[in-house]
Amino acid sequence: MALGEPYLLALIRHAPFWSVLLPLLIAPLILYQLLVHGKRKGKGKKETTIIRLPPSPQRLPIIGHLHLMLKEPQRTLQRLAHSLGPVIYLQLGGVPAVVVSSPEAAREVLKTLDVHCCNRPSSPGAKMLTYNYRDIAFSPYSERWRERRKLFISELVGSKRVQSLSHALEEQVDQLIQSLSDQPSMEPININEMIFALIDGFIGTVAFGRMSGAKLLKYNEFQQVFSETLAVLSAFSAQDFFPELLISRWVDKLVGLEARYRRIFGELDAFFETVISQHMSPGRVQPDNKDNLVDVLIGLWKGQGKQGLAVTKDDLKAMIMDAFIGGTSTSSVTLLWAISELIKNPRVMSKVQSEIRNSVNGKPRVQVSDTSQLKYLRMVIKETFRLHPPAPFLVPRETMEHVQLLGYDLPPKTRVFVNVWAIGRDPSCWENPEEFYPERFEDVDIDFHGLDFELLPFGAGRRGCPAIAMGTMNVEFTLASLLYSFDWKLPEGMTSEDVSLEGRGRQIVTRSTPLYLVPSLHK
Ligand code: HEM
Repeated sequence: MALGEPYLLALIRHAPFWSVLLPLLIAPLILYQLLVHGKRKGKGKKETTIIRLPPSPQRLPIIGHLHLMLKEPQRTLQRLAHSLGPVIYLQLGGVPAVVVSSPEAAREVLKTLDVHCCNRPSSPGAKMLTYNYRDIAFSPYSERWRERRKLFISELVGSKRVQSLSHALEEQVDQLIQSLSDQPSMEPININEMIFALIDGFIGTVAFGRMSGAKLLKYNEFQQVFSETLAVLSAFSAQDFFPELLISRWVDKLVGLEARYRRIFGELDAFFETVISQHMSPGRVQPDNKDNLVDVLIGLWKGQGKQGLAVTKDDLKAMIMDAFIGGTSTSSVTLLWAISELIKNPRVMSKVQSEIRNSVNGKPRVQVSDTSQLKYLRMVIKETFRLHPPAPFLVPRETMEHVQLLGYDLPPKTRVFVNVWAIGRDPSCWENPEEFYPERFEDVDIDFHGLDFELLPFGAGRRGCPAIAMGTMNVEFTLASLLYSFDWKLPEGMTSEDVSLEGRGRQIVTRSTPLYLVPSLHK
């Protein structure tokens, strides 16, 4: 956005979606503002309730602060927190929201007030793609969510289960190392694609038993559906931000968003149907890990499960979707950021490779069990999570009742964003916060399991990631293996300054450009 450019103009220039939409929206929205907000204000006066909202930046008519969420909102809101403080109030269209940007405020939201703000806001896109919130990540806080989350942990991602699945990951990484070793030397490789295929293969094996999403559909088709799913889940929907406005449904229809939801839902559903029917086929060859998620869920669906857990076919599909969307993008994005930082920091690259090579010395490959010895590697991963948490705002929460946060009032149904990206770069917690310096973890006992509010890549509290053990294993083991077996260089003519660390994406932030590197087998 050019300096001094009026926000509304910048908005139109940067977002063609709005430029088409704005004229259509303006008239009814003004009416909306006048009628709905006018009514609310009137009501407030009669009830004479005085509430103390957190400080708020200047808002625009009608859209309020929506423009702040357009490009790298984590950065914009970090800057605002410097002047307004760690709790900021935003009006996102018709939706009240707060953004918290300090460890203390995050602790309040995710620990002290956790039980009062662990709902997820409703969203028509998420509703359709999760079979009416039958998944875990987007489901409202409820008894059914609790049951499903328990099942997900016990059957798919709990620590015991993860240990028993380590062979599946070792197998995937072995295949990758083999295929990289067979490549003609000095050929640059698209690291984004390589890592995505690897993690997809692993999550696919865990969930389906030796079938990856990419193998079930044609690889490109699967990647397409997958990235489109993430894209629509992060898209700006009028219904998300103007839920009380009847016309917002029509706006989403008009701009083609509803049709996109339906098309992607159709493709995902067809994919899940294929998976389920392959698992139920009488002539199917049993995979090694017979108790993969789909087999377990099919058992529960067919009534052979544990008492009290009624699972429908739609529950089953929604949970597979969580495993794919939640598991694949986060783990692969973290690996990609870690490799990008290491290529930019040759000192750290050489130190971490020496650690791995000295520790694993002599073995043809790293094994999952080796990673517990790799202290510096773990610091590298912590440092990657600090600077590049895959979900810079976690998954948005919603207050279920009136709460008080650090002396401010938050009405019910206020959307709560935790800017963990800003917390990871807060100079009051971290020295030289912009520097990639894993040694900072040598003397401080800070971890990412949701107890230290300075470092929250997996969130915390009731809605915290249930798959920390699996996510950590994916990242630690894959990174250790790639660094043990290969040396990595930039393509001819590129220097480390050319490696961009710019991110893109609203819910999951990945590199804005693909990373190409040349591997050479380490003898
Ligand atoms: C590096 C890896 C990963 C990272 C950084 C990560 C991060 C996150 C974050 C930030 C949240 C939201 C937490 C909150 O709102 O407080 C989350 C939730 C979730 N994650 Fe992960 N995740 C990872 C791996 C995985 C994997 C491998 C799976 C499944 C196979 C998974 C499944 C889920 C689910 C189901 C939720 C929703 C929890 C709920 O709402 O109750 N994640 N994750």
